[in-house]
Amino acid sequence: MSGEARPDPRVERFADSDAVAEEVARRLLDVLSVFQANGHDPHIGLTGGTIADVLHRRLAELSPDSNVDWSRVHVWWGDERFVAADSDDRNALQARRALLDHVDVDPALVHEMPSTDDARDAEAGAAAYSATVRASGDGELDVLMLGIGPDGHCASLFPHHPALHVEDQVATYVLDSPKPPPERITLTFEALNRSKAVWFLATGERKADAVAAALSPGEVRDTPARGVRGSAETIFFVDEAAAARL
Ligand SMILES: O=C(O)[C@H](O)[C@@H](O)[C@H](O)[C@H](O)COP(=O)(O)O
Repeated sequence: MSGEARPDPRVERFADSDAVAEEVARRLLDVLSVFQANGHDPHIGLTGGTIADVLHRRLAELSPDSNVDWSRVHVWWGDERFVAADSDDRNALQARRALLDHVDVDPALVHEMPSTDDARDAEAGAAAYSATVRASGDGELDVLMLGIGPDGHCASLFPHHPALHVEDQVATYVLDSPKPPPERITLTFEALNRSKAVWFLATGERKADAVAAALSPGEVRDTPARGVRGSAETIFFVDEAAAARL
């Protein structure tokens, strides 16, 4: 992470995963509408995984009653599984089915990471996504949402993997992810840390150790979620089960 001081992470606790998704969905819609009311077209970072899917569905349900103009929201991903575009494993396809197909996004502002249909390998896909991010500006995300794995990974930055040490790229690749599927593209720490607000979502007892580790001092290589902090805020939205070791 860059040297400047960043606010300490805060923890917000909720009863269960539905309550976490409800709060994060409402908070995101509020934040997006304030940005837009102030003339700023916001950039958000989506992630994959179970709680992200619950969140995306709730966002789709709540959006019609919000002031958010989705056609002015830039959509990015923190990581992606390097599989075919129509694979059920794709984070982007999951997000399309749950959210993006149900709101009025501008396709030109939805920046999927490359699939195996678009790039010859994950390394080439990561290079292409780096170029896409660079071409769009400074790569700063207004709100980045991240899941966290039981091993403390976030995006596709897994403990002790070489991808943790890539510093001169926006995006990099993973060929042997411990969480299937094995091939992935992920933003690097440097890119993730350009975010203003970082919102971790963690639910269930399987995440309790990882959440406690992510909020404790220690090596980033042991618990990669320690290494992502927003310049304005970092919030861990957790349910009681995931907060059990705090
Ligand atoms: O593509 C992925 O697999 C993710 O981006 C990954 O970082 C995920 O967010 C966490 O593993 C949490 O996933 P769960 O909510 O399913 O545990």
